[in-house]
Amino acid sequence: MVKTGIKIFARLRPTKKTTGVYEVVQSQDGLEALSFTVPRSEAGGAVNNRRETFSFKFSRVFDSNTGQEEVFDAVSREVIDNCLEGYNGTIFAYGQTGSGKTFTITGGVERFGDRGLIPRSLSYLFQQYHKSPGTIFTTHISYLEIYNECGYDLLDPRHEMARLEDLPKVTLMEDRESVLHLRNLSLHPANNEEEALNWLFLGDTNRVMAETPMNMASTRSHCIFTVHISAREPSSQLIRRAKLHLVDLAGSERVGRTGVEGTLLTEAKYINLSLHFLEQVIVALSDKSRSHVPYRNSMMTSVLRDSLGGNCMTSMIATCSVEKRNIDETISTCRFSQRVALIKNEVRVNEELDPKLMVRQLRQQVAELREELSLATGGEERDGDLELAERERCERLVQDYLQDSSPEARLLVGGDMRKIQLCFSLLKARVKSPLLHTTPKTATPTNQPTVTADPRLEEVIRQRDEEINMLLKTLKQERRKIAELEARLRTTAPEERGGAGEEVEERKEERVKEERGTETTGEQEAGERKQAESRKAWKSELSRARQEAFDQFRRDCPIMDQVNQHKTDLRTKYSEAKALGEEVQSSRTTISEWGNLCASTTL
Ligand SMILES: Nc1ncnc2c1ncn2[C@@H]1O[C@H](COP(=O)(O)OP(=O)(O)OP(=O)(O)O)[C@@H](O)[C@H]1O
Repeated sequence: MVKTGIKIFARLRPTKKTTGVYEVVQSQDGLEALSFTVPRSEAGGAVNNRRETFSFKFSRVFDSNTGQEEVFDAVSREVIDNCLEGYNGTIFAYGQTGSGKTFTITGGVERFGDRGLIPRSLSYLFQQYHKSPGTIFTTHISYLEIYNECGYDLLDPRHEMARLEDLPKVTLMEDRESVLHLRNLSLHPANNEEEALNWLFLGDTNRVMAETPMNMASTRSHCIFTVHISAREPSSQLIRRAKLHLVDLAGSERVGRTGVEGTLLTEAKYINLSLHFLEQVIVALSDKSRSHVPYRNSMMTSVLRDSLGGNCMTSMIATCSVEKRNIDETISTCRFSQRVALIKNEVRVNEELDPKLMVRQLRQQVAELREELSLATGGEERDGDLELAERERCERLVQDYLQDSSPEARLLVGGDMRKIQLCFSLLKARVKSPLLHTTPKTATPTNQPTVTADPRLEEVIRQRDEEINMLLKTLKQERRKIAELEARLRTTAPEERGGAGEEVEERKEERVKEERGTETTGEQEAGERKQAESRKAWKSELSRARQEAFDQFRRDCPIMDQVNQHKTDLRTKYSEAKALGEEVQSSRTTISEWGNLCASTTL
């Protein structure tokens, strides 16, 4: 950051009228002094302490015969050169109405040579661009008018059709970093000098002008023509930006003296008020002990905040009328410029990384790295989601790894970050939820699988646990009852036990006999009866709870239908076997009868 003062210049307007006494002297410090001699007024009385000579120092004083080109060379060239280096620049003209501000900034319309600082600056700017063909320059133009403390966009195409009051007003907005933004102020690209001049011409035709007693075509507003410049070297990510403000302030005028009224009076009041605020800002800036600078008092000082005490190389041209009747006003203008000269601006290059270029370069870098990676992995695709098979393989690998208790166990999934991430996720899921030993295989196919405990599953598990506990309790009770029964059986008389044992044996024998079909029907019936009785006895031995458990088991048993079917089949088969047995028996009887008959016949 460099501290630099505001350069001040004075320009004397040519006149044919009687001039006051003034002279321009070259001073030793390289500056030029403009001195006015004002004779003491007789009206001041016998004792009159008023000074007679007023001297003001300027970087340069342009005499009334100084041409536009010379002024441009002395004032603008340096500022524009700095803009091309990335420093903001401002040139503003200040002076009373009709003193030549508009002539200096915009120029006269009669001759080409009368072109002012703006067209000459645009011309110079594009010439400089051509001198650096390697650098990429962009230029945008905006043109702001501040009329009666309201901002208007002079490049708004609706200017021709609508009344000024109906046009959208340019408003000030400050962001969090206290950077000022102008809403409703359009920015137009200019690819060459001609386009830029067209914007200037359009803006100038839209300016508010009026005839005043002091100037036949007085500009009634403050106008700020801004050239936004950006420059970038092709191989660099850095972009240099600069704003060049060329400011034509409305003329200060003494209302009483000029005798204006109506609209002109209102305009004059606004102009004087805003110039007064400008003066306040200048005074505050030139007073080192002042911490607050009242920029916000007017729109003009807000917009020119950077140009006055901020990040800007600023030059001021004090336009002076040396006509005798205007000397007082001119002295006041010169006084103002002396205070301006005390201001120190802190300038720095506006350089930043071009965000668009950065994005483009980063994208290119990513593409290159992808290609490199693809080469390194033999073309293996590592974008997008993992295939289900790949996910399942990772799950298996994690499973094997966890089950392998050897210290040499390794989890090797290759260099694919997606697989590595998935394995980490699976391991994390295991650590977080040891109950859920399996990860959902139908999880959403993303690189970051979410393995979370399903609350429904947990609820089912909890219910099952409760059921198991209840069943265990019931089982224990039943076991206890069976043990009691057995104990009771052991204590019963041995003959009783023997009877029972004989019965069982008998049942077994009967069943064998039945199967063999060798018993008679009466015996079978007796056997069945016995069986039924013994089953009854056996059943009665079972406790009711045991019976219930058994019934429950039968009900819940998934193969109960099959068992019942088998039972039915068995019964059918048993009946068939029985019928066959009877048939065999009758055949035997017949055979034995036939045998007997044969024997008796033979005998
Ligand atoms: N240096 C100059 N050489 C020739 N003519 C000039 C010069 N300065 C001013 N004039 C002429 O003086 C007249 C008033 O000048 P200009 O309009 O520039 O004054 P101004 O300060 O802008 O006034 P206002 O504040 O009212 O807009 C114009 O006709 C202009 O051509």
